[in-house]
Amino acid sequence: MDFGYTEEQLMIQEVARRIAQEKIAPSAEGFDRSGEFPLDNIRLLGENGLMGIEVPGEYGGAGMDPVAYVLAMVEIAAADAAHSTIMSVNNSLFCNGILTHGTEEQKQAYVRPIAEGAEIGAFALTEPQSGSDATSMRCRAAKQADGSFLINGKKSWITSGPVAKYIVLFAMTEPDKGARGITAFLVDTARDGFHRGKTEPKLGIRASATCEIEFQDYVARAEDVLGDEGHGFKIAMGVLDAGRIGIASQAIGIARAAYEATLSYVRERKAFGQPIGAFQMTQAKIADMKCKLDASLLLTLRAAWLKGQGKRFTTEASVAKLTASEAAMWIAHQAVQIHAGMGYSKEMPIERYFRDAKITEIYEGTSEIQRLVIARHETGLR
Ligand SMILES: CC(C)(COP(=O)(O)OP(=O)(O)OC[C@H]1O[C@@H](n2cnc3c(N)ncnc32)[C@H](O)[C@@H]1OP(=O)(O)O)[C@@H](O)C(=O)NCCC(=O)NCCSC(=O)CCS(=O)O
Repeated sequence: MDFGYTEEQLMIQEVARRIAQEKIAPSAEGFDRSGEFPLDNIRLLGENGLMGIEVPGEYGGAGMDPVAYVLAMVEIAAADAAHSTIMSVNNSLFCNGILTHGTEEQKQAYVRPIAEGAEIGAFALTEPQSGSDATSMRCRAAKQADGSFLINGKKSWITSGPVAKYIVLFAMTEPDKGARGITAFLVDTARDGFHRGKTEPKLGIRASATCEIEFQDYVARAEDVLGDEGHGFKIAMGVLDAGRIGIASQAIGIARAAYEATLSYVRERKAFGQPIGAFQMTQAKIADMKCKLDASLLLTLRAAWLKGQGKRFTTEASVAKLTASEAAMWIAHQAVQIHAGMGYSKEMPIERYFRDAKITEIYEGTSEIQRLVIARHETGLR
């Protein structure tokens, strides 16, 4: 077993760290306050290979492995979670599925502009009435005599929905077949029949724009189908396996930022004549934070390594996401408590870490869904 990183992995980590510290961290508080989409920073990330880390060079990406993706995501998330949400959707939810299931034409047309940072991608599975229970979706794609599909329905909680050029969409083509009646499509938001709805006013990751989208007689051509008809659910689940590595990495970045800020604070802040870090109650919290952070990173690297080996990593991705997201929430909570009034104040980023951490326990499969995936695998029961 080798715990070292390759030169390539260290290089992308360094590129991500430099942009994170020079460009993203100084603007994070302002973007959080305004909720503005950080388009220039996202373009910069794309120009530096960070919007298509695992995308081969022939499709405009950096051609690196999933471990490199984890390392880069952690750096960006440590500076600002909202930026890493946009990065994660472009990399894992958008590019990944098309690379695995797309035709050569689809990869050139859809992956390249996203991987290069020229355009933004999105992933549309969730609906107002269906989140965890994805197979009960109502969005319909009715096949026409000429092989095209007429799409009607609503999708909600679409990260980057307000700005996305292209979307990977899941719709029911044969409702009576349940999971086997779902098909994936590649949508161009400039075409007729596509509409953007209300944006979500969110607790955290406020600079990552989220909205509802609606399809009213949107025509998807036969060549817009991603993968085989009826295979959409499996495509979505496979894409979410990869997405969960991204969210685990995001959670680690948020947790690391909260932990490092807390470490500095407990060394400097004095109470009863000594640094608060000298009190055993604080030391116990620091030790637990460190253990949860390290465990989260190792589990996430394990899932990423398996993915890089071409092995099945569904359970390991769920283990990583569940562990890292709950660790991030716990660590951010302790960070607020240790900083006390300063943790609750907007003068420090601690309250932002606390607000941003929460979403990692919700999107791309709630903690309850991760437990279900893990326990089904372990018991063989459902
Ligand atoms: C709850 C679930 C885990 C499972 O749902 P089901 O019980 O309805 O489905 P299954 O019977 O288990 O599977 C049906 C079918 O799919 C195949 N499958 C299942 N998992 C995988 C996988 N990981 N990879 C490949 N294939 C898979 C399975 O073998 C079956 O195939 P056969 O029919 O036997 O051939 C699931 O519904 C689930 O994970 N739900 C959570 C959904 C979720 O994460 N939603 C969030 C979406 S997106 C988001 O959060 C925001 C995105 S953004 O930021 O914009």
